[in-house]
Amino acid sequence: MSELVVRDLHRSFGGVQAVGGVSFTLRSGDLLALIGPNGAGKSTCFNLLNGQLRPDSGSVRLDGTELVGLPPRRIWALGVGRTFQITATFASMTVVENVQMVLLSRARRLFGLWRPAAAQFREPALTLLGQVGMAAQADRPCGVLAYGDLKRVELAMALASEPAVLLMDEPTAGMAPAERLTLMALTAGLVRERNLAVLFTEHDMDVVFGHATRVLVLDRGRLIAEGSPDEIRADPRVQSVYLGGEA
Ligand SMILES: Nc1ncnc2c1ncn2[C@@H]1O[C@H](COP(=O)(O)OP(=O)(O)OP(=O)(O)O)[C@@H](O)[C@H]1O
Repeated sequence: MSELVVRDLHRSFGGVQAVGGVSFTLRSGDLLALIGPNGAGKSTCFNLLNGQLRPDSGSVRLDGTELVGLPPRRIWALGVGRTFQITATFASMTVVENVQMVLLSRARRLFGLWRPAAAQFREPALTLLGQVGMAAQADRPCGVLAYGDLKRVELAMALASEPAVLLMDEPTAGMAPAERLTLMALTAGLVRERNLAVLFTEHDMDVVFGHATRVLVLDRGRLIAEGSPDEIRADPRVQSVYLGGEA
């Protein structure tokens, strides 16, 4: 059981307060959506959580360990994984090799191993690819894959580092609607099976309301609502923000 406790995060850029006092808790088993209009501060929040940006003030604790001030690699090593909006695979390497690289990197971190990558961790990499429905394409180069399949590979790569907490920045961006729901159904299954804690940003409300266990709504750097998908759908403040009225 893991817990990421975020308290009173602030971050400004010049005169713009991108994140102004954000607090929430993410626990194992949560599939928590962070939504909000363009410019609300979602990406900034993610960058504050994984160490790419440092907050002006506030705290992020993973099971009691303060993450603020640690470099991204250390935060990753402590169990906070991340997928990005842009795909981050090596195009000339095969699907399975991309996953093997992450497994190898994790083993080096844990055991100081350093041996040629080719033969290492093929079986566990194939197991992970099976979990995301990509085992049949394991030996194809990533560069020839369809976009939706690349996103699945990235999910397998994120899982390979055995995160306690996974941050997914617009996991379904650029996908067809049916593919989006499939990827999120897959993610929801992984949350249950692995007791993962997932925080994701998403613009597609069908994906959010169909799969999130809870929803956070950000507007101009502040959380204006938190609740179940049904509560959020019925919340007049949220409707107002999305309809462009005064919050
Ligand atoms: N590096 C930066 N320098 C200056 N301003 C920034 C920077 N990053 C973000 N901002 C500003 O902070 C605010 C929040 O931006 P952010 O990208 O976090 O929003 P977002 O909710 O992720 O938006 P989108 O849905 O469009 O991706 C915006 O006003 C943005 O212009």
